[in-house]
Amino acid sequence: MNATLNIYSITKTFNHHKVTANDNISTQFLPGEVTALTGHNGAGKSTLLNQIMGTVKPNRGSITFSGHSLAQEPAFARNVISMMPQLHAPIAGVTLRQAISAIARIRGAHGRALRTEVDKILDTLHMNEWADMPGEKLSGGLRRLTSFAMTVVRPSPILLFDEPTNDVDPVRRKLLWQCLRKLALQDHIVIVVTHNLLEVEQYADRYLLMHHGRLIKDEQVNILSHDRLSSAVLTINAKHAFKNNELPQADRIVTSDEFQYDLFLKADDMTDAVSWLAAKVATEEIRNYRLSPASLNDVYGGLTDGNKR
Ligand SMILES: Nc1ncnc2c1ncn2[C@@H]1O[C@H](COP(=O)(O)OP(=O)(O)OP(=O)(O)O)[C@@H](O)[C@H]1O
Repeated sequence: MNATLNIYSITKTFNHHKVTANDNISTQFLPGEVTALTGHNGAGKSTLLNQIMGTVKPNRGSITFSGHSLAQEPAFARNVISMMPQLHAPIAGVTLRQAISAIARIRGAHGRALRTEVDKILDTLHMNEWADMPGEKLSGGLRRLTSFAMTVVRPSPILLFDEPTNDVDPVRRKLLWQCLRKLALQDHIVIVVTHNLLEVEQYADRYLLMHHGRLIKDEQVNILSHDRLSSAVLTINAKHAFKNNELPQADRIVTSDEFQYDLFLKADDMTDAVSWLAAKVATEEIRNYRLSPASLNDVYGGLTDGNKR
């Protein structure tokens, strides 16, 4: 059983304290758990990963694993953590197989074991057909997958991924998340930065939501799913304007365009809203509509909107 990764009250500022990238964050990451780290651009997610990795030092607070401080013991941090950065790994001039093999070798694999491990990860991600193609000829998605494979070959106890599914096709996205689940089942700590909430709901155990450097949610994913599925957004394109009191009861109504309304519905509002909609469709007062489950922003309405602090 691996140890827990403990984050205690870390703060990181940049530009002479003008930017607070992480603001007094405390949490724990457990082995066996896939944790998604979410939040808008600039919320502080990468800074948190970089601090766990030990490449960015906190101004205050501590990050410990197995009794060691990751900020103060960078050599220890390098041994126990692998990170897939947001940018592609530099693999020009080497093939995909060579890039993954080089990392496996650094992590102690050699001979037949090395080949077996590299073949296994190529199989897992269905990447065999590109294995011997030079890095500079790979598509963006394949480069991202190569970077992913380099992170998980001979996996460290702590695995950090910064937006691993960007540019990746739907089939391989699924393979990638399945791979993360397998690593969690083998007791690794798995932390994934992502903007894809549907994937979070489908594949992660827990999610953290960051906003302006602060951790504003730290919950099991089933709570998020419940909250999300019990709210909905009804978007209407009408043929004429409606006053608010002519629209059905909603938690919030946003008029985004001429004759377009977004109604943020709670579970109790839905039946009336759907009946109202059916009546207005019948009288042809509505051109088009969409009813969809709420997004993270909708569920926690306003928490992560705009630049509010
Ligand atoms: N090295 C740095 N020097 C100055 N400011 C920085 C530095 N790194 C990050 N920041 C700032 O800290 C804040 C948090 O950035 P960070 O990259 O952690 O956000 P993020 O949530 O990962 O964003 P994204 O989703 O866009 O990748 C931003 O305001 C960013 O401009």
